[in-house]
Amino acid sequence: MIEVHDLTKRYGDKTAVDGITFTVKPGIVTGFLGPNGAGKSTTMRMILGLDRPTAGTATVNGRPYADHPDPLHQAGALLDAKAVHTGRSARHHLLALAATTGIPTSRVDEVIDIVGLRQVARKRVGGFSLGMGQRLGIAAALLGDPEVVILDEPTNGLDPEGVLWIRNLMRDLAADGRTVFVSSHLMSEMALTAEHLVVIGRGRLIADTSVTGFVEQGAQERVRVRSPRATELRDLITGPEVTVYSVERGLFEVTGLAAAEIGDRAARAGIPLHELTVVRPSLEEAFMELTRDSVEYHSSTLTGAAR
Ligand SMILES: Nc1ncnc2c1ncn2[C@@H]1O[C@H](COP(=O)(O)OP(=O)(O)OP(=O)(O)O)[C@@H](O)[C@H]1O
Repeated sequence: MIEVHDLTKRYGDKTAVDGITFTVKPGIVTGFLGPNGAGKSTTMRMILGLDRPTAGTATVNGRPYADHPDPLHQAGALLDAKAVHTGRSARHHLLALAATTGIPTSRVDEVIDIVGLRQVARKRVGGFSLGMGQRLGIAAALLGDPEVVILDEPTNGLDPEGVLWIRNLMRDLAADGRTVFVSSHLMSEMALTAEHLVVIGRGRLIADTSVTGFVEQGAQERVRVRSPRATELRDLITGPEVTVYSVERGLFEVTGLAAAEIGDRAARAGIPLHELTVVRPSLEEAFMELTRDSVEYHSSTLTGAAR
């Protein structure tokens, strides 16, 4: 369990994390989502005691991480997969970590097997692909058989096979009853992996919800209506709760009125319908909608797409 309460981090006059409160529960994968620069890494570093909060608290299994007598059994993390001594073999890298933290050699071989690096365990890390480096970073995170696993953008730069592997691993770790907290700036990735989402933007908490709750909160269902008598039909369906957007000539989208009601009104007026489709917002759209005001640097295409 991770508990974050009113956590704040300021760097000079820049507020990277701004009074956020949330809990990450065991047994499920919780996605930590936000645009670049939202404050995800800073939050994770504070949870792990690597950065000191300006205000507020972060605890792992009931205590600040650094106060645990057996921290590596409490939480393991992958923060920056490239921070490995490249001259060593993978096994030596893990043995060195194990030796300084009182973890037996047998556990090193176990984690090498868990992450599927046995074939290359004696090769120098300098020659590793990004995916192999990522597996090694995860092996290091799992060394202490931790109850809490924290992964910062673990799928960044991986090929589809690597992404799938990490996704399955996270699910397996959660199914074991562990707390799995994983950051990403990609909603689509989190939708496939996480059951719960903590969403931040510009250091502030935007949502703390199930994946399905997130979509409902983030964007409304729309109905796409195509008719050769679109203008007449529009007049029949406008109302205080109803919003109509023109898409192109003869095609518009409606929020606030069910498809069946639109169809019935068209039928009563004898207006032909060439299309009547319910459009459910994708997770990516819901995410863009929710974080629209909190993206640090808008690209013109992103701004365009979000509007
Ligand atoms: N050591 C630091 N000194 C000054 N500003 C910092 C420092 N670390 C982070 N920041 C700033 O704090 C904000 C949050 O950064 P952080 O790395 O936590 O975001 P993030 O959500 O992890 O983003 P990304 O996905 O880009 O890594 C950013 O504006 C960043 O520039």
